[in-house]
Amino acid sequence: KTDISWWHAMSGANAEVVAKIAADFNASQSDYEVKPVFKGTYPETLNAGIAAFRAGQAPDIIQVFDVGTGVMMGAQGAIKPVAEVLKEGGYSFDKSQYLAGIVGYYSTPAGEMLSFPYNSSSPVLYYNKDIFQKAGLNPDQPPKTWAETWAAARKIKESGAATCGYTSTWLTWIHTENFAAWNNVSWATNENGLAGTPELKIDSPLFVKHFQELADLAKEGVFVYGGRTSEAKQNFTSGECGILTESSGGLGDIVKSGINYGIGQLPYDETAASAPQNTTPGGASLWVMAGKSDEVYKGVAAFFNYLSQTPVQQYLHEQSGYLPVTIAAYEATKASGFYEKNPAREVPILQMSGKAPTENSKGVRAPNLPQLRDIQNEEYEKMLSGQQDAATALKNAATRGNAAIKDAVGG
Ligand SMILES: O=P(O)(O)OC[C@H](O)CO
Repeated sequence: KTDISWWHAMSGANAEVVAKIAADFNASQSDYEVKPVFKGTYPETLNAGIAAFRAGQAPDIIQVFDVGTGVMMGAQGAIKPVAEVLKEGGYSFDKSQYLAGIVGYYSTPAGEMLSFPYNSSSPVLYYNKDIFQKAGLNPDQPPKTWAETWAAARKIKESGAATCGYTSTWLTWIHTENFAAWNNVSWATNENGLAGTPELKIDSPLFVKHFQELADLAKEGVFVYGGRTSEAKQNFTSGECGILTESSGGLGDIVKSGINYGIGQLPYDETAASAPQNTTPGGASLWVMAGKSDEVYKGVAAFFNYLSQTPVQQYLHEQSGYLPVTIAAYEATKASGFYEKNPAREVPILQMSGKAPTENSKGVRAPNLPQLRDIQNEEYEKMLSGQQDAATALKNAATRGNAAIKDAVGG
């Protein structure tokens, strides 16, 4: 048997999905053995992959989060395009079979798919129905706008229904990148970097308003900060916070926690003229590293072909909350009556693909996006701890980010 190593960043319920998919693939044939290895959070996994590549010890497959896409695209010679791997493996690869917004994000401008969209997500609002009930809020009506969310969060805290009204994972992905897309405001010039080198616009008035609202809520103790990636999920599953904004892919752990939860769409800012627009795909994709044997590539092709099968996609979608990446799997999920029984589970797909994207909502791209997020996180954390206001935090994040982009492109 040929071993295929797969480095990933999935923990909790999503790690169980990885283990099951790999085990099922391994049992379905006798030539290849996919071996998943957990490498930490998304940023940690990407850093581990870069270090391993430099040492000549890269894995065969590595899971890289959405914002690492620009880094991987720039790593010429380090990766082998997925479209090529599939074709050489003898699989007829047809891009039109995948959801357009997702496949577009992981393709070159010329349309070649570079990585396999294993887990695509969209941020949603989860709320604790028992806490809503206790606070005198309607447990069947999640807040739709940020203003409604803040009001509900304050009521939760003031009524004593919970010690924390609201928390959120990923202030970068949800409150910055998706905030821009969903409210149809610019994150950066050049179509958010997809059409050329971006200049960040995240210090414009709508961002300042939104982040000042978050800073005020933090000061009141209504908003509790969990951390830079998915940490805040625990503040919600533990019952500490009544409302959480988090990836649709956070669903597995929320289900496992046993809390009485509901799902609403990502809130939008009611003052933004054309909101809600559309969200952009988050999550991660699988990259194939260069310089491996033909046998390994054949195995990777067989594995990715397996991953695109409708029953596998349906399992992944229903179990984890990540989106089905093929049109066939989405149609099969609809036809099975799954969304009729669980209407909220279609929310992430509808909000991602409900409207044709504008130049503000196709996604974001920069050669050093993980670094830009680190800079944003530093400034946001200083703001949340009361050391600076939102206008200063965003001005600093934009200025420092733009300098880092210049460095990265060698300007
Ligand atoms: O939690 P995930 O896997 O949906 O990922 C969220 C963000 O897109 C990561 O950058």
